[in-house]
Amino acid sequence: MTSGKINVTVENIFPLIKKFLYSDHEIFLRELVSNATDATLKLKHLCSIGETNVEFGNPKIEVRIDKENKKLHIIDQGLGMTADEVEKYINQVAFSGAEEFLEKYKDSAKDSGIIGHFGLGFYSAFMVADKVEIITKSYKDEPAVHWTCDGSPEFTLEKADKTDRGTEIILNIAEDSLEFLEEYKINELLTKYNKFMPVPIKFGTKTEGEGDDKVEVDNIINNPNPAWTKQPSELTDEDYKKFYHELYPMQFEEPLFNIHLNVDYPFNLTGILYFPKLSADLQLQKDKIQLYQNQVFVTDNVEGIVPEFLTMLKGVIDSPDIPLNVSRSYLQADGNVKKISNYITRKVADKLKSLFNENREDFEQKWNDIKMVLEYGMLSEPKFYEKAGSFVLYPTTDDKFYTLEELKEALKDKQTDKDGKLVVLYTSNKEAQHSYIEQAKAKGYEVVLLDSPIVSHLIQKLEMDNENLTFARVDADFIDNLIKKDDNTISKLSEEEQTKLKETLENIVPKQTYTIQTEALDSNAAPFMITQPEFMRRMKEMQAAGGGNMFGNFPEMYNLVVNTNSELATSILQTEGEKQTALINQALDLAKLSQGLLKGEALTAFIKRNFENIK
Ligand SMILES: Nc1ncnc2c1ncn2[C@@H]1O[C@H](COP(=O)(O)OP(=O)(O)OP(=O)(O)O)[C@@H](O)[C@H]1O
Repeated sequence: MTSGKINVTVENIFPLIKKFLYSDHEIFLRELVSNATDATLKLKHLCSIGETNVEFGNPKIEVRIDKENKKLHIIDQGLGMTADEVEKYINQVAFSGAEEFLEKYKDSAKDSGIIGHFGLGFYSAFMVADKVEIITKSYKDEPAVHWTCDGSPEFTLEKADKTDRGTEIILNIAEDSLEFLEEYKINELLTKYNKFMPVPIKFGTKTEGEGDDKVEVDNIINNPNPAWTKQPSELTDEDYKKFYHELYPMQFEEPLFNIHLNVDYPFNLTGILYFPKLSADLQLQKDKIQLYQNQVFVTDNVEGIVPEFLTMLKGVIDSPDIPLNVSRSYLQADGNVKKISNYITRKVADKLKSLFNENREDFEQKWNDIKMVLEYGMLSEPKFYEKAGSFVLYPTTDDKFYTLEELKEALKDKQTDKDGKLVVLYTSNKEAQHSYIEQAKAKGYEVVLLDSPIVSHLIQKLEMDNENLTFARVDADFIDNLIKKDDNTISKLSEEEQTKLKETLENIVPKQTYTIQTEALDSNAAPFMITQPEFMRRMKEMQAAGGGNMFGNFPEMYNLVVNTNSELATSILQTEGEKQTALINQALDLAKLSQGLLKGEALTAFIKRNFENIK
């Protein structure tokens, strides 16, 4: 037996490690299972290149709880270590690695979410154990050894009688970490971090079969060959769906479609992204994209790696090239990471384009579920915006779907105004703006349905980038004003009568909310109509959807368009006093009702009054 002192300058790094990584101390298991996996894969490699003649077989990793003795065992059948290698890799490499890591990242540790996930390797065992043992036998013909260390830099190394190849790590679990002797806890950790690791991991046994055929078999907790490690050509639609549910066992919805990522230059990255049906409440989307490094789960916080607009997607990304033991701000500035993010953006755009080209009808059907992600992408990623023109759709209220170019083409004859501007009429709510939509349709115009919360930002951008294109919501003004043509309608009322009408109305209609706008419209168009100017409403919406407060707080202001050619206009002029006031108030209430503005007390009074009238 030999004993010695590990050569570290930090006198006792274990308390430090423990404190430093306290919140994340459960990662020890992932680190140890990763080491076991590495040892197994290294041996596989040596066998495959003919470096050794040992039988590789079907090695697995076993995690075993010994509750009685308060021990947790992690056993592998990998390449093992000789006494010299323990000396070198454990006493020197791992220790100095841990020390170096601590020195380097002590200060940046606070602001990072990812830090602590990788880099401490073997020594993370001391976060939960007060004594760690290694019993290991190398694949080389050398005796097994038993290393023990109790958390001080002192260790012992003696011969062991282990005869089979591989390494057994024994953690003598500390009193404050006894939860790691609970089966449910270990099961939870293995499922979280090791579910897709490349070597089978056994945790206990389970019964399979029925009746007399019942057999005890190993309980393998992982799928060593997850879908993303395969070639797209090997996978069917069903396989992709199956994997989705494997990834999110609590998710019962089917994904809409998937994007298989596969790149090996200039960085390595594989993965599968899924477009989910977005639930209206985005807060409820708790299944997130998971980041793996060589099939080891790292985090489901992919901010910085995946462009923000795609964080609403689901799936996995696996890349050995994402630096993990660095702070988040560094990650965002890292050139490789930016490349990865750009690659993902491009790949998603290409996939959307091919889905659109291959089966447009299907794409149109899915539009409602994906539009939010795409519209957000157009606003936030210039690279995505460039490509989006060929597949982003503008549905009409009659369920036609146009791309922007198609839309321009379809509308140009009827909806170009006298100044040569193409006016796209849109609605944000088919039901609420029904009467306005009908008026537009009566003119032979098409109305586009744009109902996402960020739509005002989007159309603002489209207007900026497309000369002579303007968007107007159907209720922004009366229809002839939205698309101004040269033809003049003649007013039945004289100038004088019009002025009088306006004055009368201004005396009764609340000024702070409504600006009276008299217009000579078609005699059977609505006599009173409430509109809200496009610019004002859009700025308000942009503010609400996030975009600063640069215009101050807008009050609720509307226009009251009064049709001077309507019979009601004449009636108002011909009556006086109470009767006139009643007429105006009734008409105003109807206009408010049609715009969804009649609420609360005013609505109650309106209903009561009208019941009285029909008695
Ligand atoms: N189960 C094992 N079988 C064989 N060798 C092992 C095993 N566990 C650890 N080692 C050796 O000990 C070394 C140090 O392990 P440690 O986990 O500290 O660092 P690492 O795995 O090299 O890197 P990382 O810090 O990313 O985990 C490994 O590189 C490996 O050579």
